[in-house]
Amino acid sequence: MGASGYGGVQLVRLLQDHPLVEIVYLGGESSAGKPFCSLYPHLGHQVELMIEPIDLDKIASRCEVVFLSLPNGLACEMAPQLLEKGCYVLDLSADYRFTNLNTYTKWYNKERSADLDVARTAVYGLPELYRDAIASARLVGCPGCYVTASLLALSPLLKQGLIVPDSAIIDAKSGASGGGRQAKTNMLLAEADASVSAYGIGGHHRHTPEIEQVCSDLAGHNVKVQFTPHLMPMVRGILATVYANLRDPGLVREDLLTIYKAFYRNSPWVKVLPGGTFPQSKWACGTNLCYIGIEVDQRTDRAIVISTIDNLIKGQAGQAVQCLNIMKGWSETLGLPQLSFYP
Ligand SMILES: NC(=O)C1=CN([C@@H]2O[C@H](COP(=O)(O)OP(=O)(O)OC[C@H]3O[C@@H](n4cnc5c(N)ncnc54)[C@H](OP(=O)(O)O)[C@@H]3O)[C@@H](O)[C@H]2O)C=CC1
Ligand SMILES: CC(=O)N[C@@H](CCC(=O)OP(=O)(O)O)C(=O)O
Repeated sequence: MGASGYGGVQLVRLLQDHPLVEIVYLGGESSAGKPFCSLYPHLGHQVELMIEPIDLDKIASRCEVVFLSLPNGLACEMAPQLLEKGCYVLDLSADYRFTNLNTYTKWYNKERSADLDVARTAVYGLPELYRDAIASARLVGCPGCYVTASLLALSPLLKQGLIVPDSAIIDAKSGASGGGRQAKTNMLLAEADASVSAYGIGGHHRHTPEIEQVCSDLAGHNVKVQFTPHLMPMVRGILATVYANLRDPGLVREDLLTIYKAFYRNSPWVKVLPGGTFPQSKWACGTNLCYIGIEVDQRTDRAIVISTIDNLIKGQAGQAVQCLNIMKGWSETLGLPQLSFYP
């Protein structure tokens, strides 16, 4: 659902290539009634479906698995019925990412009383951290681009208790497709080209509480982070630079490399780079990969971890397909791209 959007079309592209998936329903609102290929003509030779209005009975009668790639606040109106009718649901919005729904209500300005029991069954769809729970889930709330890049960079440090609590600073940059396909003034070429701008500064971006929720879970106590997103003059990609004060000033880069490699040894989509190598955002573009580069500044006793993903793949559609693979007991890499489309 949401096939016309940037996340939706990326899902269509991935699922069309997935050897064990058949797409049988594309849902939308303003695009309903149009052939999918009238919106994306270059995919017309592959996808002949029409976009249909979202009719939950029809969807459940045709689909075993439903991907909801819709604006925040819609999945919570649809998921309970879809689950009741026997579907598996993967949600790409924020509706099923929060363990405390008061936090969701505060940041997303939507009351949640009708689906509390359903929300309690939702699993956080970041496979590198919650793989076992995803394997037995029927409802998965997949984290988005900034949060995925930030958490994959920070998790090993937090899980091992290596950093001073609350010292983490996340400086993250995104391509404009992160803002979706709807027209927005700040995304106009004339506004965004040749310019970099920060926003949501001072803990005012809605991803701050989501990052803190997972960091707190990993650390076993409440964690606060400083997160500042930036809009970059590029279409795809996220690059997050994370700084955190090390508890043990004796730790060096090689120690952290060993720790990160061990932490991600069973995670085929995370590539920890050799010492002295740091990722560029275009390396991950077109792939489901997260590249991580690590440094320790021994003058300041800070760890500096740089992660990059494609916001529309590992940060959106690819994450959901990776979760689907785990839910179905398939290989985690099935149907997902590994090679960047850049040289
Ligand atoms: N873009 C990104 O990089 C990322 C996005 N996300 C999340 O994924 C979700 C989708 O994002 P994105 O694809 O960028 O958004 P877009 O704005 O590009 O697409 C939104 C989609 O939702 C559909 N839609 C809007 N309102 C309704 C409605 N009332 N009923 C049914 N369908 C509706 C639209 O359909 P139509 O055109 O037919 O009206 C469109 O297909 C969001 O929750 C977003 O936060 C998560 C991670 C990264
Ligand atoms: C560049 C840009 O505007 N990015 C979006 C991130 C969208 C996204 O990733 O949303 P979720 O992870 O919450 O689904 C933003 O900052 O709001």
